[in-house]
Amino acid sequence: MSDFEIRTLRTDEHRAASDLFRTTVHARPSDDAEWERFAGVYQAGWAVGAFDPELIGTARSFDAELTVPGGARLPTVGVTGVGVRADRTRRGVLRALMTAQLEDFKARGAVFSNLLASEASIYGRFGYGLATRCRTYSVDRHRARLRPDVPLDGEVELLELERALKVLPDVYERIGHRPGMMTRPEVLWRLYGNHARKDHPTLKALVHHGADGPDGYATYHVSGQHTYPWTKQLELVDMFAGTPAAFAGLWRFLLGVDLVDTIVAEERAMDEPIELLLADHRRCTVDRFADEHWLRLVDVEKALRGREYGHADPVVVEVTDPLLPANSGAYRITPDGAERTGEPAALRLDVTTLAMAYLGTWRPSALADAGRIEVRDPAAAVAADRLFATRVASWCGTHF
Ligand SMILES: CC(=O)SCCNC(=O)CCNC(=O)[C@H](O)C(C)(C)COP(=O)(O)OP(=O)(O)OC[C@H]1O[C@@H](n2cnc3c(N)ncnc32)[C@H](O)[C@@H]1OP(=O)(O)O
Repeated sequence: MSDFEIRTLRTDEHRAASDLFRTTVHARPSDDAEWERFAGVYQAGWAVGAFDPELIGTARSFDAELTVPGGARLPTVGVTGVGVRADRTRRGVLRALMTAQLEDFKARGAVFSNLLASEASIYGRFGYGLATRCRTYSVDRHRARLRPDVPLDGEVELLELERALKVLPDVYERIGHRPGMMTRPEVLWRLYGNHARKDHPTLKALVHHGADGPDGYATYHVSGQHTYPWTKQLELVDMFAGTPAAFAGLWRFLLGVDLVDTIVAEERAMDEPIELLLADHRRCTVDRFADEHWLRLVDVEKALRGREYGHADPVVVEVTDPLLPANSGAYRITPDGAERTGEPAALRLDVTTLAMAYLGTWRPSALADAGRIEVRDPAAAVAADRLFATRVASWCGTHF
């Protein structure tokens, strides 16, 4: 029996929760001025705490929508600020917080929850699967040139930070969202503004204006030596382009920023076509690949019904979900959609593995090869690869 209780935090407990979380990630508690700015990133009624009777663990969350393959936007809950006091770890506090959260999310009608993990070994046991990946790359600004046939259309406007914070939410909402992207509620833009003001006060924003209005943006800051020899690095913080011309236009501008040697683009979509823009693709080097968002299917039936599928023979999959047992069962997936079924399953997998396949990031065959899917009919694994495949790589691009 647990010797702590889990409950939703009152607004006047948010600061203590924030301080506890910061301590668990080895940061100092916020001072009064920081808290005044940071208080607004807590959405009332969406943070939980564990008490024994002191606050010993916490997690916060907010509601948003996630774009799934096919373009539908379904309700998701972003989870962050998870921490357990160092002298109370490894006795089930996180498990209790996660369990309470998932039940709450389900009751609120969420189809998913998603998070960025501090450590890859934590969240799989709670049904979160690594659902999007990303790559960080660097471009040698002095030697990189755009190919002459790269699309040229529209104009780029340069904005300072405060103006950008007013303009970017609308631009972000306007551009087409690829699978894995999420809407950014006000709490996320507040967080974005807080980080920018604190860590990158010289942040600049570029908005690309195409024939139909704003269709992309980028934010960046430049760091490095302020005197000769000006070894400077431009760090791309955020960039979304709704059209190929917007993508090319933003990069044309970035490659023209003076006093910059290297442009570093962190945690970008795996298929972002930067190399294809360059006359010499070796001017772009990949620094690393990393995991991005972890996805939890809170309502498996709605999640499976909500996305589109590729062309292949129907496949019946059996899903197991010990934490939310109502999700367990067999689902028939066809090019026209998905539904529960009583038919025998050709593939068996847990809800974590389903999350890894759901956005198309991992092929079911590869998951089967790694022992994560039990295959009763080998043809079904090949069919599932086609059903779950996506036209573009899924990617979120939002930090919280
Ligand atoms: C979305 C985000 O906010 S990411 C930020 C996460 N927070 C941090 O990294 C801050 C530092 N770490 C912590 O605060 C804590 O160690 C936490 C939150 C990661 C874990 O809290 P705990 O209360 O110790 O976890 P709990 O005791 O419930 O463990 C549940 C299970 O996860 C495992 N586990 C917990 N933490 C870790 C870890 N860091 N690495 C690997 N396994 C872990 C436990 O061994 C246990 O395994 P079991 O299911 O096989 O029994």
